[in-house]
Amino acid sequence: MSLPILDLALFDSADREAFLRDLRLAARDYGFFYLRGHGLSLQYQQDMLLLAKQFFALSDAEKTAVAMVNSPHFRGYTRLGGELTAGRADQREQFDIMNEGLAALDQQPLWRRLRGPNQWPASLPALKSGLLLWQDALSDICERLMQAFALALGQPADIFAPLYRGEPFQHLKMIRYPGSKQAEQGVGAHKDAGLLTLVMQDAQSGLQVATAEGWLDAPPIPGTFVVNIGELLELSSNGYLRATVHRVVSPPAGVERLSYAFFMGPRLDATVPLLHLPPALSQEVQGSASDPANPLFSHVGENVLKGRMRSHLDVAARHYSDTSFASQPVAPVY
Ligand SMILES: O=C(O)CCC(=O)C(=O)O
Ligand SMILES: [Fe+2]
Repeated sequence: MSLPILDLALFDSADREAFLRDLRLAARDYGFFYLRGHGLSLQYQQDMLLLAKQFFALSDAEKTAVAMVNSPHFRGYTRLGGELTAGRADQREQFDIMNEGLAALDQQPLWRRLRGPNQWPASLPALKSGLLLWQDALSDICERLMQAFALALGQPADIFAPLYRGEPFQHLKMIRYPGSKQAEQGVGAHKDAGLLTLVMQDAQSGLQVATAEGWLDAPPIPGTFVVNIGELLELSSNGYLRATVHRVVSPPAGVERLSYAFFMGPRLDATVPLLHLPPALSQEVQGSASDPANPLFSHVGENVLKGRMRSHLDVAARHYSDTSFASQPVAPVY
């Protein structure tokens, strides 16, 4: 068993219908697939991995100078063990950016504090332009995929456009998993919260996807991205498109693994639509239907903020202790 491989170039070809069917089945059965034909060259992907390597090779002092704990907007560097998934420390170091912007003057509702500038290391000037261009390129791929998902579910192509038009919520994470003697939690089992995630991995395996038969490896395939569905797209499609639990197991001692995860979420002020699927599709949905009153549909910004606070307790303590959000329940364990 392995994850399906889809070719996005077919979306703009005479084979569009076959592509949409395969996309629908991959998202329904696995919630995960490899994507090729996305228009970004293997060379470009490798250059981006090299940039990640250069960043993580900076000294502790250089990385600490852009530590996330400095940023009320949850941007910057998180050292090994500094992030939690389901209450447990992940064995990875990472650098997060989101939409480059200015801090909002009006900080109510509270999630507006998520908006603001990224932090950039002075000693690696190529990082800023490199990551911002990459973030936009990945965002464009996600927008095309959102149109494809809309059509695959019998909806108008632009039904999701209000979620990303103008400025979708972009979150790019550059990650390094160091090797370890015993298999450790690189990142603990979780679902991604937003709409879509694109993962690019170097040559090292470690990503695993939950299936009814147990954990399925998603080893690197050069030139591809691994795409997975987030919880909001699952809710919006009434459970048809699946948000699947996944994790990363640390590489063996002496080996590191580099990856990029790009999370595309809706605009923070968006309301997510609950789709009415054609009868043939809605019959296939198992489990309970989405409740249109679920606050996840309408409180996008608030939920992103809560998720960030659960993962980064130090940022929450330094920048949000004055708020009603300060004490959050621990995330569910999958
Ligand atoms: O590094 C990876 O391959 C995936 C990371 C991931 O699932 C996440 O950060 O949400
Ligand atoms: Fe993830």
